[in-house]
Amino acid sequence: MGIETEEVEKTRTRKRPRLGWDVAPSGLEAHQTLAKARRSSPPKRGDDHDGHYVFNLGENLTPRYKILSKMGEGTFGRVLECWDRQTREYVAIKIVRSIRKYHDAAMIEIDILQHLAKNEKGTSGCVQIRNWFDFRNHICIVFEKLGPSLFDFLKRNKYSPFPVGLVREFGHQLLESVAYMHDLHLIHTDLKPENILLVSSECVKLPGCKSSSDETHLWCLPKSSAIKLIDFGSTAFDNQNHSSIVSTRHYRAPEIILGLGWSYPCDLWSVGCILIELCTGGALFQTHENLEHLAMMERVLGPLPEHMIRRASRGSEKYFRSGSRLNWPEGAVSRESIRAVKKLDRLKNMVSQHVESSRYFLADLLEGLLKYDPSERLTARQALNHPFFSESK
Ligand SMILES: Nc1ncnc2c1ncn2[C@@H]1O[C@H](COP(=O)(O)OP(=O)(O)OP(=O)(O)O)[C@@H](O)[C@H]1O
Repeated sequence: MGIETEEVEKTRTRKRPRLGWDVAPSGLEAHQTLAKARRSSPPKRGDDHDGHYVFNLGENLTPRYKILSKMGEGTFGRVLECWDRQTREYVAIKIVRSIRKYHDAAMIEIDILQHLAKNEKGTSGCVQIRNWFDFRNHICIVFEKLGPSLFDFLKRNKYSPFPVGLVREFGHQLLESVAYMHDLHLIHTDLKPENILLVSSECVKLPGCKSSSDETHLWCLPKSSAIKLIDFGSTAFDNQNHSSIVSTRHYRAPEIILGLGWSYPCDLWSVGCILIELCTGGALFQTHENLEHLAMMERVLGPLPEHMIRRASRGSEKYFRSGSRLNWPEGAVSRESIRAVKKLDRLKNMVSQHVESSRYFLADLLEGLLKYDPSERLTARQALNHPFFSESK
């Protein structure tokens, strides 16, 4: 790892024998000069108005990396598929926006990635960092290239669920990765199907997926269930000062919403939300605001414990009546919101509706992961020992 400067800059400082103005380069030299020109970075151009690096497919990033396609985009930057001429492999390079806060956050992400890599024994299930460098004020993080995300798969299959056998395999690997991170005192804080990538892009097509319009579509299932975690941009060390709000809304634990502080258990709540989403095809808590979110939780999981309500932060008091009951449906912002909450079922019923085999164990595991009180929630290691994972079917 280290900072890789541009070839252009390096060659500028290197002394080369000067060609006389009237001496034409030999055939071989001309060929080499041309090849070098083709391999250098394009002339410097401005970033776009969001600070993203502007590129064309087929050109070089640095002379080492040739840009092949765009693989994704996030808040921090764009991820490009590139060919690494040195190692002769495809890689995914995250090119971070040239904005101070993203630049600084990327340096922290690199620290975390290196910490994860240092302790890696080949089983962590976390994406591998290959290299990093600063290119024209953009931090570039080079990763092993992975396939589509679990969310991409759900979307491609028109949000029809994964078979429970596959959910078991995903769940086990996901918990292994979370346990690995927690052992290193790291909390991911942004677990969601978008941040879980399949290692391979290969898939098998099966008939049988019915969409809401009742048309039969081809069901696309991954050929291999191997997955890896990505996006350590919000990962925190347990002993660090934490920002009070973390996680993407749908996967956010109740202790975060209530301002009670958070730690490792918030990752396990997210895992619970992810597993049920993989089994049903849709986000468990499809919401964008706190009161509705808490009402949805109560509908699915029963009343929030009083001791958590009593300790809720000042900002959360407005969600409760007489200090102990959720102000619902009185506090709802609209009828649609009340309807959206009513549409939800108890967790056990939801599992029974969508899952044929393993219902009991799956519902029991989910109940352990979705315990309101973080101190009662299963840890990653406890969840890995749950009977759901030892069943053969
Ligand atoms: N190693 C990889 N291989 C293949 N695709 C990847 C890889 N890493 C990231 N991607 C793709 O790029 C997208 C953005 O990556 P990532 O989530 O790390 O960026 P981000 O800017 O930190 O996102 P966010 O806004 O969620 O914080 C991912 O959703 C995924 O589609």
